[in-house]
Amino acid sequence: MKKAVHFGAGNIGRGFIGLLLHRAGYEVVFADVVASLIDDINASHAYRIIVLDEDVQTETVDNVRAVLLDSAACRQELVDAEIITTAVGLGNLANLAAIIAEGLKLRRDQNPSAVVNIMACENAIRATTTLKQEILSHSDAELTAWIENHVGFADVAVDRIAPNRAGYASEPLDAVVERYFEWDIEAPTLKGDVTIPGATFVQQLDPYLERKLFILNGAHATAAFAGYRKHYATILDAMQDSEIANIVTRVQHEAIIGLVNRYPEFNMETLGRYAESVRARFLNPHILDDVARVGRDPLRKLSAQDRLVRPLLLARQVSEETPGLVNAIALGLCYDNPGDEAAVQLQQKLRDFGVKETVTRITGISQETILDEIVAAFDKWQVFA
Ligand SMILES: NC(=O)C1=CN([C@@H]2O[C@H](COP(=O)(O)OP(=O)(O)OC[C@H]3O[C@@H](n4cnc5c(N)ncnc54)[C@H](O)[C@@H]3O)[C@@H](O)[C@H]2O)C=CC1
Ligand SMILES: O=P(O)(O)OC[C@H]1O[C@](O)(CO)[C@@H](O)[C@@H]1O
Repeated sequence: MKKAVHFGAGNIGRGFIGLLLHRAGYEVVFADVVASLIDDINASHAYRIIVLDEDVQTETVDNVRAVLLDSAACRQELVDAEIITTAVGLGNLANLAAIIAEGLKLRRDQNPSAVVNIMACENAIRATTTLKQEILSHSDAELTAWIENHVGFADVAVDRIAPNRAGYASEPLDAVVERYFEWDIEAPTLKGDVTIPGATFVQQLDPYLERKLFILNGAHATAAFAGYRKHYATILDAMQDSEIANIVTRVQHEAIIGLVNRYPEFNMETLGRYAESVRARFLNPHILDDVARVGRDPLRKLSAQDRLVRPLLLARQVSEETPGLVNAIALGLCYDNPGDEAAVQLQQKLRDFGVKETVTRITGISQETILDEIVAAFDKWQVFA
C-alpha cells in the first residue's frame, strides 16, 4: 500500500490533509512532537472527522499510525513514503528540515530510484519553497543533486476551517471541520504521478494562493483582531457585530482591487462572489472558532509577505486609500492577548519603540502616509481597551 508521512497531527493535519490522503488510498503516518497524541493515534489507528454544517456528519479515517518527530522511526518512515506533507505552523518548518534531510539521505541509500513529493500545507506564500531551502541547507552537494532529481517540492494552498474542536468533539482525536475544502497543488514541480481526489492541480499557484490568503485569511484575521478588541469570544460573535462585518467586507474589497490589478484572470465580480462565500463560512453557526485561534501569532500575520500588509501594498498601487486594511493592521497592533506569546512580544515592541517605529519594524512599511493612517486608526481603537 502506498504511504504518506504527514508532519503535524493537529487540526488541519487530521481534519483535512490526513483525510484526503486516506481517501486517496494512502496509509497515513503522522509525525508530531506531542507524545500523548502519538500514543492516542497508535492506540486506535483511527479517528473521526466531524463535519459541521446544517447536518453534522462524521467520517472515520483509519489505517493511520504515528511517530515522534525526532526519532529514528520518523526518519526511516521517509524512506518509502510517496508523499510527505506538513501542517505544523510556518515557524516550525525549520525544526523539521534537518530531520527530513536525514530521512532523505537514508532514502537515497536505501531506495534511490523512487520519487517522493513534499508539500508544506501552511498558511503562507510558498511555504514548500521555504521548506525546500531549509532542507537543502542541511544537505551536502551530493545529497542536493539527488534531491533535485528525486524529490518534488510542490507549493500549495490549503483551505478548510478546522477550529479547536468547537464543542462537538468527544474523543481526543476527533477533528472538527467545516464542509468546504480546497487544496490547490502547483503541478509542474511534482515528480511522477500524484493522484489525490478532491485536490485541484494548477499550473500557476500564485493567484489561488493569494486569493485565499488575502480574501479569506486576511478577512479572518481582521475579524479575530476586531473581535478580540471588542471582547467577543468567537468569530461568529464578531461577525454578527455590524461594525466588524463592515470592516471585514471592506478588507476583502481592497484585497480584491489589488488582485484584479495583478492577475488578468480575476475580475471584481467573481472575486466579490468568492468573498461573499467566505463571509458566509465565517457565519457558520455550528463553528465556534475562538478569536484567539484565528488571531494567533500577530507578528507573523502582520509581517510584510502575509495576509494584511501584502494586499495593502498591492491595493495601494491602484487605490489612494485602503481604510479597511489600515484598520485591520491597526487592530492587529491592538491585539494584546496575554496568552499569545507573539502578542506579548508585539505589545513590548509598542512600548519600546512607539507605534510608528513598531509598524515599520514588523511590516516593513516605511511610507509616511500609510504609517500616519495606521497610527491614527490605532489611536481610534484605544477606546475599546
Ligand atoms: N486549522 C486550519 O483551519 C488551517 C490551518 N492551516 C495551517 O496548518 C498549519 C497547522 O495549523 P493547525 O492544524 O490549525 O494547528 P494545530 O496547532 O492544530 O496543529 C499543529 C500540529 O503540529 C504539531 N507540531 C508543532 N511543531 C511540530 C514539529 N516541529 N514537527 C511535527 N509536529 C509539530 C503540533 O504538536 C500540532 O499537533 C498552520 O500553518 C496553519 O496556518 C491551513 C489551513 C487551515
Ligand atoms: O493558521 P494561521 O495562519 O495562524 O491563521 C488562522 C487561519 O487559518 C485557518 O485556520 C485556515 O485557513 C483559518 O481558519 C484562519 O484564517
